[in-house]
Amino acid sequence: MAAPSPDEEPGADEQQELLQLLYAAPVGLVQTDDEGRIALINAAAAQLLLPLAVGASLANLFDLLGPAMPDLALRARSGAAGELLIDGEALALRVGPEGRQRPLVLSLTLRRLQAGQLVAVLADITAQVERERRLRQSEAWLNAALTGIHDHAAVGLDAAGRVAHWSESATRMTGFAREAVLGRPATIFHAGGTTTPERLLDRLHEARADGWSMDEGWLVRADGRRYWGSTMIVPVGGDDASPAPEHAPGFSLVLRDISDRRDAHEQRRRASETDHLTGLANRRVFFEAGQREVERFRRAPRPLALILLDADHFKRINDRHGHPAGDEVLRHLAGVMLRSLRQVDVPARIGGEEFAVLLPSTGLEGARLVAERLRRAMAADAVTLADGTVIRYTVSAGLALMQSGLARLEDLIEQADRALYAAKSGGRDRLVVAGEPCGDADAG
Ligand SMILES: Nc1nc2c(ncn2[C@@H]2O[C@H](COP(=O)(O)OP(=O)(O)OP(=O)(O)O)[C@@H](O)[C@H]2O)c(=O)[nH]1
Repeated sequence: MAAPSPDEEPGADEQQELLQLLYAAPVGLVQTDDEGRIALINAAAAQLLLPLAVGASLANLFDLLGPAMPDLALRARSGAAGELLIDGEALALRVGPEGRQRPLVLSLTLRRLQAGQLVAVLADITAQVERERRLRQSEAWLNAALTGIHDHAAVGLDAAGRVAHWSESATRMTGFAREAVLGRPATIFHAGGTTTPERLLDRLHEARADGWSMDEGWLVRADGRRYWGSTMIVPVGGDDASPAPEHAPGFSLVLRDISDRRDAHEQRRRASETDHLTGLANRRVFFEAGQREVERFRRAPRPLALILLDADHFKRINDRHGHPAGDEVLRHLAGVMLRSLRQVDVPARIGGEEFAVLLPSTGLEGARLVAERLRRAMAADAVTLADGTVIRYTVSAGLALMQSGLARLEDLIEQADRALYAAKSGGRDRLVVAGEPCGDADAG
């Protein structure tokens, strides 16, 4: 970019006006150096960021936003002058005093002005994200209701979610014979490991509360072949005045084969829900899934476990082998998680080298086995870099179980976090279960 000639340069008055304009702009504007240190900030940005700066000043943008975007500092280091580094990505944060936290979703755009100078544009999109979520739901419902006359099957379910009515079209689409499905729970239409009996009950509850429950995922035909399908559950009847006979349909389940839409759906889902570096669920998805599970627990208590994992001495790995090697270790760690967990589990990257797994319908002993399996696999399986360097790493883990005494997701996380801290101070490479003493690395 050529330097402007003196008479093209804005005069002092003009510059003053420009500054005032930026200061009063309704979106947040922040100028930082390459390390995120804030040089200029306008009123809107200060308002958005202040709730994040608990006890601290508005000194460093990356520190403030880092919890929601662990690779922010890394991405901000790249790019030539004028380049757009981050284009309106949503950051899911939580703000407010302990016990009264609320979600805050910020959209972040980051552009490099020149070497050592970045400008960030911030906007609060919390309400918009919620509106879009609702809109997507109703859009999916309309799609299911208005299209695909030939590729859907309607099944009647009783109040407990067992098949009560079966049709020819359902046999045509799924291959199941009437005798094979009558009286069986609707989970039989889902591919193995992709749902649980509790999840079906939750969906029946959602359908009663909201008028429908819509989901997409792997379904299965009678011959075992999987297909990508949508399932919509709608309550029918529900006339409490006349007691329903045992197999009276309580719900209608519509199964649709939407294999052709799967790629587009998956791409969209991946882009908005996964962590850039590891491909695991991102922090926002983790908190949403956690909130959902905790609400379900409140309705009908059932086992729910949370494991927090943190790579040990990760700073040393970065210092010794370089940041890209550290990234490789994080990807490896995520790969171990993906390979070892069920599809209903929610593994997520919630911070730089911090990971979490939500285990629905899992009690203490089951969760302990999973956490130990993960820890051991990570300690046993070294990472080999492209240049042949072998890196060994370990993780510490904290495990907590949802209990009726814990009112909120934050309480569960706090318990697991304390257990994780105990695992770190107990020597690392170990699992600590909340409420239990810290054992040796290979004692459990
Ligand atoms: N390579 C890489 N490093 C990251 C990333 N995010 C955070 N880090 C680094 O992770 C390190 C975390 O260090 P600390 O929090 O001090 O903890 P630690 O060294 O793992 O030590 P303990 O947790 O106490 O065992 C820091 O050096 C961060 O820079 C990332 O995306 N990639």
